[in-house]
Amino acid sequence: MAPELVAAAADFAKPAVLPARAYVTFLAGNGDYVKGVVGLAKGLRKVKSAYPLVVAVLPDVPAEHRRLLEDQGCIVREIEPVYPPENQTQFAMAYYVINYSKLRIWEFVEYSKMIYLDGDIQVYDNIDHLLDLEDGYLYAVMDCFCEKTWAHTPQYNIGYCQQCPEKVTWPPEMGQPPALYFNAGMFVFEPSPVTYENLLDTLQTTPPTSFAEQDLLNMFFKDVYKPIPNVYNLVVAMLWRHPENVQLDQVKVVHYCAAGSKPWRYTGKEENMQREDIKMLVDKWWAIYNNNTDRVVGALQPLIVAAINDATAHGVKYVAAPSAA
Ligand SMILES: O=c1ccn([C@@H]2O[C@H](COP(=O)(O)OP(=O)(O)O)[C@@H](O)[C@H]2O)c(=O)[nH]1
Ligand SMILES: OC[C@H]1O[C@H](O[C@@H]2[C@@H](O)[C@H](O)[C@@H](O)[C@H](O)[C@@H]2O)[C@H](O)[C@@H](O)[C@H]1O
Ligand SMILES: [Mn+2]
Repeated sequence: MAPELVAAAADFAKPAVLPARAYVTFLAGNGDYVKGVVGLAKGLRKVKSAYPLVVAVLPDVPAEHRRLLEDQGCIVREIEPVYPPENQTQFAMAYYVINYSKLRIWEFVEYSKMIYLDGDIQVYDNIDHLLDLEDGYLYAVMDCFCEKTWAHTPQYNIGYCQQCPEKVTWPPEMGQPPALYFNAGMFVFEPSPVTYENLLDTLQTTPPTSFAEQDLLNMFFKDVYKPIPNVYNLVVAMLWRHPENVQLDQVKVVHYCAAGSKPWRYTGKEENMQREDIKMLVDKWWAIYNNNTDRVVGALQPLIVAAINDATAHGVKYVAAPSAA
């Protein structure tokens, strides 16, 4: 192999010495959320993130889905489910009960700092710099209280939202306004066994509420939560609820959490789903999902081909390993 290729191959193979940091997402079930995670893995690669994507999978995620994720360069980690205490709670979405299993990521102590991203999120600009934020805090974007999913709350019923606290001010007779509340689809955090134990203890003694683990996380991290700009987790409902707070061309991360907005299930039939900005964001997601040119293998391809050609030129016969056939 030409000397410059040997150097390139050696350089490529040299493990980048980076602090143990990573992105992490969560996958449950054998359904279509795996498409969301594959899209996320491709998106992080497209923005040239320097860190791997760890996928915390529940035991019910099938081997075939795990292989799809490994093919995308993901680190697949099986976790045991986490259930809330017996309860009669009506979760905002019935399936939210499985989202408590997200809490297992605090056990990933081989990483000093991680960015959690839901599988229905896409990253359109590099956000690695968030991992350099000061330790000791949980960083996340403030949520919006205006969707029907909040209809059970006092803030929704008086039309109060933290995204526009001056529009409808919190009436003194209702006591303190709600503490700043983050969307738990994206946050920067530090895995820690102590935090994990305290979190699980708190879970067992806290009556579950409609937004499941998101409510628990907001309560638990209330004193160390630091808001970061909406560009790091655009909850798409912001487009019609608070357009004055959104500059779409500045947005780095999009969270497809409004009803009907999951790109891989998009039909355009639900409310707000015929908006031009929603259709553009769904198309943008598909453009990344459908792109197979820059897969991990793709990056190695030229080096592998050169190595084979060089070996052949020196009379070494290359026999593909059965699994690679
Ligand atoms: O059947 C499911 C439901 C949820 N999730 C994971 O749990 C996250 C939180 O659920 P979701 O994003 O649907 O909640 P939303 O942000 O829409 O309220 C998803 O992004 C997935 O990563 C999953 O893997 N399978
Ligand atoms: O299990 C509770 C979930 O709560 C959050 O989703 C909600 C929240 O964003 C509301 O504000 C929206 O109105 C709603 O549509 C949306 O589903 C997180 O995105 C998700 O990761 C998860 O924690
Ligand atoms: Mn989500």
